[in-house]
Amino acid sequence: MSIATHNLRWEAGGRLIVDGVTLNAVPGRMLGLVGPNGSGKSSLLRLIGGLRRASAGLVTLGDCDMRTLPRPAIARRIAFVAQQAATEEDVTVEDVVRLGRTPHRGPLAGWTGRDQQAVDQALMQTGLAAKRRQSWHTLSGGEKQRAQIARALAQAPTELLLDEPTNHLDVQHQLEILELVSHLPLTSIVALHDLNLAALYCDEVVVLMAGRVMAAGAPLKVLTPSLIRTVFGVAAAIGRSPIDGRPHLYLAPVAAAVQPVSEHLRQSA
Ligand SMILES: Nc1ncnc2c1ncn2[C@@H]1O[C@H](COP(=O)(O)OP(=O)(O)OP(=O)(O)O)[C@@H](O)[C@H]1O
Repeated sequence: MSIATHNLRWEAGGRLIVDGVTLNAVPGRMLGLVGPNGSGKSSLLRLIGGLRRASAGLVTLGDCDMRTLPRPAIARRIAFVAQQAATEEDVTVEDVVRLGRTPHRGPLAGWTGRDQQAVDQALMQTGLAAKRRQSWHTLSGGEKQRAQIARALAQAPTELLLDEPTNHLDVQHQLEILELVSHLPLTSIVALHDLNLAALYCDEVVVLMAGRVMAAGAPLKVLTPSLIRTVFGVAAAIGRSPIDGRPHLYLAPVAAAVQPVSEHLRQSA
């Protein structure tokens, strides 16, 4: 077992935001968290990453209750990429990525060849090697996102938590980043809005609604038209991609789904 939650609860503002979540991220695999806005994906990721203290329940890392682990030990294992990262400092892309090495270095330790190698590799994996000297403040939203992912990769974690890693990325980089993460030899938990990306790259998905787990399992077993309609309030159908034959989710407003195709054609004629 890698990282797991056990009946995890978190209250804020007098409301139960995470409501009894039990999940188990299988070592070496990618677990997707999907759910509507406000369903608790970011809150859950923060609890798992130890950035928030649960009101009740447990997060375990291997066999250990995470509360018993020293902060540096957690930082050496778990990397977290938030939705947005900001800094006032005038730093370069490489400076940001170098931060990923902090948990591995003692207070007086110098910068080693191994540290540099991890940074170089992370910059290359995220397509940012040519921008390493560029100021963080001049990067586009997608480049900032990739720099944060590079920082997390330089950390060489065994568990990687990503909160909507594709939200600023163009389609090519969305596919590239998820392709990369899904092939890394680590356990990842990734909050995603795009159900097709979740179906394509995640080994397992957990569907959240109002802080509760509605379903969990292999993406195509879980993301059924009926569940999608219940949780997201949209109509869904599963077809095959004409490009590679893989299953593809087609989504539409519920109102569109009750109109027969012939009616759509008549109206658009
Ligand atoms: N510190 C807080 N105090 C009060 N309410 C909070 C706090 N943090 C989050 N919430 C509320 O908890 C709910 C879940 O928020 P969260 O950001 O976890 O959802 P999400 O599924 O990640 O949403 P999105 O898809 O929009 O990013 C929201 O209704 C949010 O307003």
